[in-house]
Amino acid sequence: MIQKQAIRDYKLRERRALNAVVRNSLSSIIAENALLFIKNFGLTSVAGYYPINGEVDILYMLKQLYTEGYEISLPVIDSDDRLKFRFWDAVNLTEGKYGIMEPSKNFQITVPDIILTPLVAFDRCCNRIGYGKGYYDRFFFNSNSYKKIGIAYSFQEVASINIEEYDAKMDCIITENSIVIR
Ligand SMILES: Nc1nc2c(c(=O)[nH]1)N(C=O)[C@@H](CNc1ccc(C(=O)N[C@@H](CCC(=O)O)C(=O)O)cc1)CN2
Ligand SMILES: Nc1ncnc2c1ncn2[C@@H]1O[C@H](COP(=O)(O)OP(=O)(O)OP(=O)(O)O)[C@@H](O)[C@H]1O
Repeated sequence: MIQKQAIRDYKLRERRALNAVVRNSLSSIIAENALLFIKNFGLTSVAGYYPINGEVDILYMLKQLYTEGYEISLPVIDSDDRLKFRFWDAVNLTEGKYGIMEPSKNFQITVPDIILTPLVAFDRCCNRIGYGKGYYDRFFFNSNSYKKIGIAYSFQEVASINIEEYDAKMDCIITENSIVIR
């Protein structure tokens, strides 16, 4: 547990240090890799996330998928303090918990086919560390009916993560120079 928190602290600091130019250029490569991968699945309902704290910026790609007819959704923290996904029209957003932008309550809750999952650190076995509040882990624990795709910069990789019973493995992790498949 201590080790997990140490990795989280270190990797958050590393990501925060990323300058905007590098972040944008890495993000566009990662998003391009993700786009090709998503199109291969033949699934049409894709959950993304609204990037915070230097996370890989996938917003442009989500908007592109939307114009191509994909159903897009974004995470929301509902009044029960649980992670859910709401449809997004690729334009309108309102501020939610932690100050993160999310679709308003006018948009329906959905269960996506593909969940593009932000992460703080990952390993080659497709284990993931997030912010440590357990939102994604609790969501994934309830169902396994979707593809879980981790989205990360390659510098977020660590040698190995000590997993706990609740930790969900990603089906694959996409970075700017690799696609790690479980
Ligand atoms: N873009 C994005 N949206 C998301 C998540 C995510 O990981 N990324 N979430 C996944 O769970 C949920 C929000 N969860 C969060 C959990 C903790 C913190 C948090 O503790 N933030 C610290 C700052 C972290 C840092 O030091 O960089 C803070 O507010 O002090 C933020 C969001 C839903 N939406
Ligand atoms: N299915 C679950 N049911 C109840 N509690 C859970 C579940 N999954 C995770 N938790 C709790 O959430 C907390 C955070 O979990 P963990 O450290 O694995 O987060 P994480 O790997 O950083 O991922 P996340 O992005 O989901 O926060 C832990 O206290 C854990 O016990």
